[in-house]
Amino acid sequence: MQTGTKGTYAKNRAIKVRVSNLTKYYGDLLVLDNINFDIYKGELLCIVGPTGCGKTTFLNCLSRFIPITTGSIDVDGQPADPRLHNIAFVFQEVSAIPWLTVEDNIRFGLRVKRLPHEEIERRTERMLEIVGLTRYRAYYPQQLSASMEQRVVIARNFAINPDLLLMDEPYGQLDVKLRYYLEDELMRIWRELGSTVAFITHNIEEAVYLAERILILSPKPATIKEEVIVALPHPRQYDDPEFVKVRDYVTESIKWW
Ligand SMILES: Nc1ncnc2c1ncn2[C@@H]1O[C@H](COP(=O)(O)OP(=O)(O)OP(=O)(O)O)[C@@H](O)[C@H]1O
Repeated sequence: MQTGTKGTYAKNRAIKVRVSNLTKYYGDLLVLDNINFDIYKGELLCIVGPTGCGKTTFLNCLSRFIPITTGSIDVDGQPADPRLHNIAFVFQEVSAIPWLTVEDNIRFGLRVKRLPHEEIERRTERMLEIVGLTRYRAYYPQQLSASMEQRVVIARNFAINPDLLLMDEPYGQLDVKLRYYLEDELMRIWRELGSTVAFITHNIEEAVYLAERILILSPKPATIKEEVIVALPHPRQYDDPEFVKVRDYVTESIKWW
């Protein structure tokens, strides 16, 4: 299914990440089976699939946290390398660094990258503003609400201008109201900064709400079963018949594989 055509979608978009023939075994267990796809620069891509199909393994391979068995992952035409590329990762149970203030949490990754002092300060100020935490810059995470802490984590990750921001069910454990709020927040920051984001979720509604494109993985060993381009305008409405159509299509696609 496509709510837009791939030709139109891909036109004039640079390829940021190219995954070629990606295969991953844990011992004898084949988890990822010859996966091929591109992520375009500035794209918000969601990845969905049945439980246990290999979604986290897939992100861990992309981040180079774990070695791949065969295949290649290129960023901007060069083999992905943590020393060359900024690949940021937001896990499910995200938390800010408890012993650092809000502003030092944001500075943290910039300091690791050894950016010049002025650049660190410029980016920190900008991110504080973007996530609306300037007033709370000197607070520690335990003094913040859950949603504010999530915003610190988002700010910390976007601050390094990641080549690729990988998000693994970041809002999976949160109540619905907070999730909706943070999804809107993510959309806003993503649009403002033009970052490239790959977002894994179990929640198909969340994928249709956020994604420009959805990759649907098959059960283990995972292959890419299908890609769905979601050409619905923003802000998206959960009860819009077109939204429901895409959501139901993706749900069926996962269920009947
Ligand atoms: N380090 C590991 N060693 C051996 N097997 C592993 C390892 N990590 C994951 N697996 C296996 O690989 C398969 C895929 O796991 P993975 O966590 O990537 O799937 P997932 O789609 O993210 O799961 P979920 O839907 O539960 O989030 C599972 O069968 C899991 O048991």
